[in-house]
Amino acid sequence: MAPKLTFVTGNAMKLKEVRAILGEVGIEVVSQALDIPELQGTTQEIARDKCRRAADIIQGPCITEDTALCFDALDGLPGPYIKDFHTRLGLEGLNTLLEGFPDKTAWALCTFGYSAGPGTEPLLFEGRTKGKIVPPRGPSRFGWNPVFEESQSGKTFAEMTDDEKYSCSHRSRALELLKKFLDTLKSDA
Ligand SMILES: O=c1nc[nH]c2c1ncn2[C@H]1C[C@H](O)[C@@H](COP(=O)(O)OP(=O)(O)OP(=O)(O)O)O1
Ligand SMILES: [Mg+2]
Repeated sequence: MAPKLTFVTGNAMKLKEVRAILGEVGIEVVSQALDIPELQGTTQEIARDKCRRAADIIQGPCITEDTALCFDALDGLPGPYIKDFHTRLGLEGLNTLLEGFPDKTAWALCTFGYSAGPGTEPLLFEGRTKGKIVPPRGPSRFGWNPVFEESQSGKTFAEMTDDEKYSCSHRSRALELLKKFLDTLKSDA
């Protein structure tokens, strides 16, 4: 039977991307849609705290994920607060934030937390992708995808196929590290 792992997330698109990648290595990802309160602080503090709370709530092992979008001109902000910035300002507003700054470069940062269960310290796995903030291009299906132009391809995440995005995304890079770690758990079992 495939090993099961609970991904605590309220975000269906994250779940789809994580399922596709961990499914390849025979891990069945089930999910619980809980909106875990997210602390303010560094991306690592926020990720650890969310994962700890998720494990306390589900009373078992789990993974959580946090995505940050960091603007170089703003010393990494909005960073972990991107959800609020996007909700309130919209895609155009994310561009407006950088008006007056010649530097539009940014990086997407994904942080997975893994908790072995309540009372244990979560482990973190990070992945980064470089790009820049541009006026929206491509379908608006997932978050800030239309305004993040990935630097190697010159395409926004929204202009990419799922496979193209998996090949370069912050999330797939973090998932590679998580996958390696989960493999060591399987071989210990
Ligand atoms: O690859 C991505 N491409 C475009 N947008 C993305 C991506 N990944 C996350 N996003 C958006 C969703 C949310 O507006 C914010 C992260 O906030 P974040 O708290 O991590 O996500 P969430 O609250 O939607 O789900 P969760 O329940 O797992 O916390 O960036
Ligand atoms: Mg969230």
